[in-house]
Amino acid sequence: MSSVIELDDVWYGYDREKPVLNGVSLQIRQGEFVAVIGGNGSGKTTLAKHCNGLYKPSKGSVKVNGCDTKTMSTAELARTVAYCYQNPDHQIFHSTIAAEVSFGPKNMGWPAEKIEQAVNEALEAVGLGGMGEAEPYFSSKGTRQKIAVASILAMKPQVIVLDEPTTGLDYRGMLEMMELVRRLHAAGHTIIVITHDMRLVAEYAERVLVMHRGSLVCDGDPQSVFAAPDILASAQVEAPAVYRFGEAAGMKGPLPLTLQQMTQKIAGGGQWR
Ligand SMILES: Nc1ncnc2c1ncn2[C@@H]1O[C@H](COP(=O)(O)OP(=O)(O)OP(=O)(O)O)[C@@H](O)[C@H]1O
Repeated sequence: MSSVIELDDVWYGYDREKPVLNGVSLQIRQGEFVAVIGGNGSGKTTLAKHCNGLYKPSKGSVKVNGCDTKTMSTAELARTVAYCYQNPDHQIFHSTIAAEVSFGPKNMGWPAEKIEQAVNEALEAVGLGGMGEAEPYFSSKGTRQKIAVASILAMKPQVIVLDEPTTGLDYRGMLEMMELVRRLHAAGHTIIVITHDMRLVAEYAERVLVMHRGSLVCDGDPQSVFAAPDILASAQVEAPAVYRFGEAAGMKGPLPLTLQQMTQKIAGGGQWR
């Protein structure tokens, strides 16, 4: 797999005296589903905003498809890496859903027909087909979150960064949002999700990046990351309850990450110590 985003020794600070990113290096490959986890203030959002050039490193470099973000325009970067804000209301400012979703494509100077098609496709993809004339502000949080995703999707980005996409959603809203993200991934988008929800990490992510005090302290698949209790503890995150239960129950072999895996393991008998 080729690398879409490449960070090389990235340093960044809002205040010169206090770096928030301390020499982060990593590569995100085309088609990956990556979760970024870590305690509050560990630098997850700051790291993610470097991936689409909203922030440029004070030292080091960020490359998107091999081009340094310092040499790319915002429009060029938005076409490749889209960033979906944690609070959809920070992103939504039009009076109809269609106007909202067409904002990005219009800014790109696309012809009207192409914009209409992109808006319709994006609304269909998030399950809001035919809702273009509805008003975003009177919609539920889950729907506003979907509108925010549709707005970036309409620009057909290669990479989608979602900053805590399930925060504030009820269980059904969370499932709908994550199934939507899973479909986007299956459709070929590279996905980067910032989250505090370890169940989400366990169920959906293929790779996990753990941030602690501005440094990348662990990078691996969910199974290997959750098997590193010291790193998790220092980064103020905890493995999902199912995993911890399997550990406490003395299960053998790879511990289950999801309820489904736990059920299979129990049904498999002889897997207990
Ligand atoms: N615009 C800003 N100006 C000044 N400091 C900021 C700004 N944004 C973030 N910070 C600080 O940078 C550090 C990292 O913040 P960041 O939002 O990247 O962390 P995070 O891991 O995403 O946190 P959370 O999980 O709470 O969203 C924190 O100490 C935060 O207070």
